[in-house]
Amino acid sequence: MAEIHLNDLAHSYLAAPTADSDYAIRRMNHVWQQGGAYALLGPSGCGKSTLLNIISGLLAPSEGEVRFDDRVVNRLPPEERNIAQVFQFPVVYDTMTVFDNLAFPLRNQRQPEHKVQSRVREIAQVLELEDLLTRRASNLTADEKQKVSMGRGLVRDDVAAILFDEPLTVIDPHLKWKLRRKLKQIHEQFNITMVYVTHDQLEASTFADKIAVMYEGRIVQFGTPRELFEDPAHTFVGYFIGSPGMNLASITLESQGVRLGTGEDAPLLHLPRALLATLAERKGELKLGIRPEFVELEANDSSPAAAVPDTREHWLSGQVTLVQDLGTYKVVDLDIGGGCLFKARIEEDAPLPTGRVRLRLPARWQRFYLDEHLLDLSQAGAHDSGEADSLARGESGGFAKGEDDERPGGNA
Ligand SMILES: Nc1ncnc2c1ncn2[C@@H]1O[C@H](COP(=O)(O)OP(=O)(O)OP(=O)(O)O)[C@@H](O)[C@H]1O
Repeated sequence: MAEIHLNDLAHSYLAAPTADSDYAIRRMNHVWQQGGAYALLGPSGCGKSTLLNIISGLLAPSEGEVRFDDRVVNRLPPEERNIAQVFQFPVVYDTMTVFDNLAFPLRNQRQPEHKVQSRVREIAQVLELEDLLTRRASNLTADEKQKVSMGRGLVRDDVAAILFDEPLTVIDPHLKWKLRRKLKQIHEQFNITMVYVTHDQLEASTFADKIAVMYEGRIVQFGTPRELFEDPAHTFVGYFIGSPGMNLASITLESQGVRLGTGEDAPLLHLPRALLATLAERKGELKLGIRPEFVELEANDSSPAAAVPDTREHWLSGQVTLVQDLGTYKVVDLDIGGGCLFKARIEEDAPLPTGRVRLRLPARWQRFYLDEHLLDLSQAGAHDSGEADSLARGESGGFAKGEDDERPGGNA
């Protein structure tokens, strides 16, 4: 068992890296605590596999150190690290039986045969492989093979952590959630640190207590699914997490509020003075973000007045351009001017908005970003407590999708 520390870790596949973009892993510090169930979530090419391979020892980092508790392991080969890795494609010895596959790591350690027998049967029971123990691995289905791969990681009781690199890629969709549940159950039973790599937010949130979101070689946020949903620390997290992702708009400050987007029709969002004063102190590119779940729509208003910009705080006017019915909810596309296309997620049975509508961006759910990073405006009156009732809508608990929705993460 071990706590895994990544200290000033960086990795480039180039011999002489110069720019930030030459690095697959950009300088990072991170701790995976003993016994945690973690997901490493990010789009293709962000460095997830590179990071796992560095932890397991398949790859030596070009800079920084990997420590298991107090021990620097940079120079330790994989077999001496007590880390098991399960890959995208099952790795099984086809000519061996399932039993012998599971027994392989123990026999390698020259464990006594009675211990091998009892441990293999214990793991086979957990993974529901008992009836297959005498079968040759070559005769197994893809998901059975992947369970054998997982079992080989679990069978050793000296394993400090198991790293899963997109382990459900080859699994039939209807079996995916079953295996995910199984993994969760195994985690609870064995108290092993597990890091689960995926680009699918649903997979991440059903497996992990905490998710590390990776983007361009960095962990841009490490938090619970709820934290990632409610307070994305980086615009990428806002955009990548959620269905659909966060609405984001560049803003410029004016005396009464902020102008969203650019151009003559850029709408003005009225904001409190204290908040404007705080935003004015920040130098860099400012953005406003709000999740589609928190955008409130007012009943259609076809009177000419509806075309006039709204001067109430937190209200805007928008043109409905599309309504998509996604079964349990609808997504409304809104052109709010300034080149900004916002989305609102509404209940299945909510009235269908058409034409021009009023939309409210509750202060409680507005987020402001400086150079893509979340600003902490808790002292600046950004959130008015009177809007806490929005919380009661309940959809803020995370990724708000059904178990069987296998749609890849966000809108990336
Ligand atoms: N062996 C290699 N040699 C050179 N560049 C590599 C190598 N492996 C990965 N890279 C590059 O490093 C970056 C990170 O790749 P990595 O495979 O770690 O990302 P990933 O998030 O796991 O992606 P995916 O989800 O597609 O597997 C990418 O730009 C990739 O092209």
